[in-house]
Amino acid sequence: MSPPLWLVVPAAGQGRRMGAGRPKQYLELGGATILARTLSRLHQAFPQARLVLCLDPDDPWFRPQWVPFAHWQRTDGGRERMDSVLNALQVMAAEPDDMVLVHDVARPCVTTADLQALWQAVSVHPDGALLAMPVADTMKRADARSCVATTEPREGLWHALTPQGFRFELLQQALFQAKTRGLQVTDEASAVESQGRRPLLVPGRRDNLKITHPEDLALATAILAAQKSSLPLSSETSQ
Ligand SMILES: Nc1ccn([C@@H]2O[C@H](COP(=O)(O)OP(=O)(O)OP(=O)(O)O)[C@@H](O)[C@H]2O)c(=O)n1
Ligand SMILES: C[C@](O)(CO)[C@H](O)COP(=O)(O)O
Repeated sequence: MSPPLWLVVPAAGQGRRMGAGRPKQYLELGGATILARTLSRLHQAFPQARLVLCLDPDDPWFRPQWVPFAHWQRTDGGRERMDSVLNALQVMAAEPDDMVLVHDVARPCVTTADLQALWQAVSVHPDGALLAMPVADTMKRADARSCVATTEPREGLWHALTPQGFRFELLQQALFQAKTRGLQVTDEASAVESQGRRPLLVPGRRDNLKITHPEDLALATAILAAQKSSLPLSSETSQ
């Protein structure tokens, strides 16, 4: 029997860059909240998984009916994303070799095919894996006046996406030690890298957008519509 799969979804952010009247995960996207859409996508790919959802303890917006998983629990988010994920790892009754995928609530356009590709990579790569995409633009480094200081070679540069997946024990130790050393990591892979490990970059779709700024809402709406007509997706949430 294969070990259980755990999903951690950090959803305790405030959406400051979005600047809406509520955290962005509770904005509507095609008739459902972003949170409901993201959980629906994860459930389509991994219906048997166990979910840990990180929520702001004072969150008045969350509704349990948006969670399609049979096995799930909520935990309090922390000050930073890494604190929210660490809290989740602390409440999970996981075994050291169980696999954990961490996925931003703000990425509702992730596809089943990408989720399964990542899962397969995580299952065989000892240092874990993350969805990612090669940089496609010319890269500039700015000086203090926002003028171009240098043009950076883009060879070998990738955008880190989510999910990112690791063995439970590896991820927990890496995040805990990063926290203890005062490292501010913005993704799980950075914590694992700080242990001298090399997670695998799994090429993902470019439309796995992290909804961050107001204009991303229109982009995500268009992406979901395009995916609906081109991908074999079924039973999208209508909550
Ligand atoms: N203390 C925090 C901060 C962020 N997140 C989550 O981490 C993911 C990535 O964060 P980001 O896109 O930066 O979301 P926000 O923190 O909400 O946005 P902002 O930085 O604009 O406030 C999101 O799913 C967000 O809810 C979290 O669980 N706990
Ligand atoms: C984890 C992440 O989605 C990888 O791209 C990203 O780093 C999280 O967003 P933030 O804006 O750095 O919090």
